[in-house]
Amino acid sequence: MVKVYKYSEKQELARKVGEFIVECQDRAIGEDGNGTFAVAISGGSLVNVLRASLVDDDELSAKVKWSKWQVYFCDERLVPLDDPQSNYGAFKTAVLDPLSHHGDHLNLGPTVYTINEALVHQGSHQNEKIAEEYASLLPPTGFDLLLLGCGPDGHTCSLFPGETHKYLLSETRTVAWCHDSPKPPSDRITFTLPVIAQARNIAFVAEGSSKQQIMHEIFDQKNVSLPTALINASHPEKVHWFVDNEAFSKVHDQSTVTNR
Ligand SMILES: O=C(O)[C@H](O)[C@@H](O)[C@H](O)[C@H](O)COP(=O)(O)O
Repeated sequence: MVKVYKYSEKQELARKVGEFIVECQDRAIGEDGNGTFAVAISGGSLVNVLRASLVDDDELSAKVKWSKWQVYFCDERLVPLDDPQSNYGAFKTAVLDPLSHHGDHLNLGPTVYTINEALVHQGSHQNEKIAEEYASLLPPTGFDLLLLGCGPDGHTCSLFPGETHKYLLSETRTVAWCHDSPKPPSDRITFTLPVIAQARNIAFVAEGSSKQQIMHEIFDQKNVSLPTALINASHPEKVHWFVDNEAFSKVHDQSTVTNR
């Protein structure tokens, strides 16, 4: 069953997400310490949670083995990496830059996989190429953890609901070009359902009142035309939701809520 962890305080939520990430990290690296941790992150508000938990929380940050991390982006906007809209750019500002001031952390990794920015804004053919190249970089045995957001319309990654975007949900390639994103910018690349199916752990983070209605549609109505609800239904054993009370306040069926 999908598990939901619900918190009243932002800081507590961030800490619990961080603890979950560290657990996934430790399992992936293994007791001998020889493994690596393949993790993919989303854009939007998630980077703030990562900053609060993995950088600003001293107790947790001491447990993060950055040199073992291989960081990818679940979706990326097709803009230069220093554009304010870039998901990599947001991660760099929120996490990588502050890390460089944390002792010797940055000398020890992480390895971050970005889109090929030389191909950005060069037309459709090159947008397809960006997706294809990014797909070729993905870890062959799948991700240890996907950290996902949830839009107020029920999208996740750049998998949007509705007829216009159905092509993304039937995509068999692991990374697709999304050419008509309703959330700007319109051109993005996104992981597809096969990547989600192969991942070992999936964590969604959803906070705030803008998520109330969609949480009701996902958890009460179980409307599987929403990519987020579809992922819940397809992979209940590995899906975890970290939510705040506000986002989850319109959900009638609270049976998925459990403690961590
Ligand atoms: O690049 C993107 O736009 C994101 O990856 C996107 O999928 C995001 O995760 C959701 O839109 C939730 O964003 P918020 O957490 O900011 O609402």
